Amino acid sequence: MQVTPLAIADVLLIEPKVFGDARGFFFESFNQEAFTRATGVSLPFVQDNHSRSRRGVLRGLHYQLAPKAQGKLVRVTSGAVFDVAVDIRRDSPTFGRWAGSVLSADNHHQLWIPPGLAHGFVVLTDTADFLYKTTDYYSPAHERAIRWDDPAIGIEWPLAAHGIAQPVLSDKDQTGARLLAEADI
Ligand SMILES: Cc1cn([C@H]2C[C@H](O)[C@@H](COP(=O)(O)OP(=O)(O)O[C@H]3O[C@H](C)C(=O)[C@H](O)[C@H]3O)O2)c(=O)[nH]c1=O
Repeated sequence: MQVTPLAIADVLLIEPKVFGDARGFFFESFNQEAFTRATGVSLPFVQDNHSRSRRGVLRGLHYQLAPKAQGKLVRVTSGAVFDVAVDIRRDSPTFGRWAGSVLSADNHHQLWIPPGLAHGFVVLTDTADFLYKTTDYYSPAHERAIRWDDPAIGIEWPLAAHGIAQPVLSDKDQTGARLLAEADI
């Protein structure tokens, strides 16, 4: 397993060891001991999630307030997404900064996104299956959203390059997301 910090130091790109042969491939998509040894993260995971979306769907930027903040270990098992974490920890030296990476069924890459960050992704292929583990349970009362297009964050979503004129958002992400400067964090 190769672990690489991104532009936000504790957002980690994880490249698992993949065993390919004439039948296809095998890799350990999660191993608690190996994950903790490679990342230094020992938080337990309590929930697995799976969403499927079509090209242009953008889910996010979402987070849960303390004490229900979720760490997320995210991956894609079909298609490809551009996955983004945003540092919304007021005391962080990278407050307001974003970090992104393409996660795909082909590259097997995963991202570790620590509790306290906002997270989202846009789907780059006809469909994408997005699977992730979280370190705390879903709590609607603690869930908040930040606008995907907040100019103060300036995420460089690769929309045009993938023929996406306008992302497809949920009603909640259309109307309930705030600018970082006005967000409840
Ligand atoms: C997240 C979640 C949702 N739900 C229910 C609530 C809604 O009835 C339905 C769809 O939820 P939502 O539209 O919030 O799903 P996403 O837009 O994919 O939300 C996720 O998107 C971004 C990328 C994230 O990082 C978060 O994990 C999460 O906010 O599933 C549950 O029952 N449990 C859950 O853990």
